[in-house]
Amino acid sequence: MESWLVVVFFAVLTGLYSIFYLLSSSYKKGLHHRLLPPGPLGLPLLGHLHLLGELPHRNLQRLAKKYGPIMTLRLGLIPTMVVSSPEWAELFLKTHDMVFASRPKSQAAEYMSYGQKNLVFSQYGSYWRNIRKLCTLELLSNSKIELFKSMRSEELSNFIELIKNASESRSIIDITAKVESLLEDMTYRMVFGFKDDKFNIKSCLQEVVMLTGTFNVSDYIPSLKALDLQGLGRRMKACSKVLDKFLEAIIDEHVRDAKELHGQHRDFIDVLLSLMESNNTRELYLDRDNIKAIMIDMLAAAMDTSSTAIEWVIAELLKHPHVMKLVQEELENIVGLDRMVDETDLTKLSYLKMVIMETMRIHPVAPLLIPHESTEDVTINGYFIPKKSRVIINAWAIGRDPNVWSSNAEEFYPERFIDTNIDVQGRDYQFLPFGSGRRKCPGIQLGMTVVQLVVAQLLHCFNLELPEGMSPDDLDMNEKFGLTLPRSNHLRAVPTYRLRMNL
Ligand code: HEM
Repeated sequence: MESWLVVVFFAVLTGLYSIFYLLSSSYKKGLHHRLLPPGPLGLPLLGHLHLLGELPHRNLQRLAKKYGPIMTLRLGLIPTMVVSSPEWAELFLKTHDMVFASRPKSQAAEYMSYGQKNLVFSQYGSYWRNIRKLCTLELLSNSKIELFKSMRSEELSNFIELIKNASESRSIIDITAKVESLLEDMTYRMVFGFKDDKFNIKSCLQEVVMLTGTFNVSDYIPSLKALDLQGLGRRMKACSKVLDKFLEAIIDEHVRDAKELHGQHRDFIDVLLSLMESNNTRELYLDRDNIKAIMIDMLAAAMDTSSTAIEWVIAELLKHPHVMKLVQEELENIVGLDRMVDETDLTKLSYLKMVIMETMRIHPVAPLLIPHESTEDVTINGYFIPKKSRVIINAWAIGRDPNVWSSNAEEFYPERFIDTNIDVQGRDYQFLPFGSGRRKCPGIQLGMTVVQLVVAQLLHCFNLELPEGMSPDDLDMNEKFGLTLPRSNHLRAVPTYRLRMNL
């Protein structure tokens, strides 16, 4: 058990046990005649919080092996359902999708989304529906993605040139840092029109993703919020202050420019601002806080997810050089060595797509999706799921289930997707890299385009090898848990340029 948990446990147990007892007995009184899904015995007060550990997706998988694919935990005072099979995922995300389409309140959403005014954490209802429609139409639709194609191509060329220069001296490249910075530049240009050279908020956005994914005791035992035992509240406040300053400056700049643009929209922020000023359609009310919350969503969602996915793909390819070779052969056949990859090539790169899907199967970017919350009592297959239960879909465990993926489920084997219709759209409940149902990711098209494009260009332009003396078995594949699951250490490799054309 982690040391802070021991401190929490003993410090508050005596004082709060009586309160807990009253709460838990009234909770049980309401539920005793109804059958909750099975689960382990919990501790007073903490419930099962102590079982989550540093890598909750792995610990929840272990528990599901014992208690089954639908399991009840009590995290502090919150009833929590953990789903770990495709069948149960379908029941929650399709059959009863509407009941589970909300998000729980959390300290992170409070501090970093201006009180759930964003899309990712907003509760199910008309505000969520309207901003989801707005973001899809104005930023994530096919036509908007197409609009930014030349920007992506320009940024990618700069990225390739940087790596080519380094490759001339056979230097080791920090792939993680390079990919993150590429994604950062692409995202800023897409969301607010230019790159951020002044504020350097990348680490802050990464902190947002990490903090929002951490199981925060304050969310589960609200009486402990003031103690901020994990120090998360303090970190959230500091982070939100930095982001707020940055976002205010961006909005001010757009407001100043708007006077000269006479209603013309250059980017997403212009659209949001004109909606705010026309204040506001009856359907959707936006003020500065709403705009800032939505901006944080789009920046964090676009940067962190895609770079995490790209790094895992490259890591798996470094671990499996024969697969890297097959990807490069496909690129050679489709693109040839006399030009760079163009986005229009992507639909023809079917092996590459399988490699990316296979990576997302064993390293889903969001291992537990984003927590859902039920909005009413519901009984499913005889199990009672109380209103306001937190729902965790363990996409990581589902992607590694040998009952679904056969005994080689833990192996990296892209060929398993040959002759299957499985794709990333959320219709196949054994494979949920972008979730499914009402809350599924609205950025699938953009995310997949960027991941495929960056991986294709990188492997087309360069042979990548591990630093001298390191064998594929030495490459560490450790994870760092947050809302996303990035590698815990930066990925490094030695590139050699392989095209016949000069850049
Ligand atoms: C490889 C890239 C990406 C992956 C793997 C990914 C994955 C996911 C997952 C698993 C969810 C949660 C679904 C659920 O809770 O059931 C999600 C939600 C979301 N994603 Fe993505 N995503 C990616 C890229 C993007 C991009 C590029 C954007 C937009 C710029 C985006 C915006 C969002 C938003 C706004 C939500 C919340 C939707 C809602 O609550 O209604 N994502 N994503």
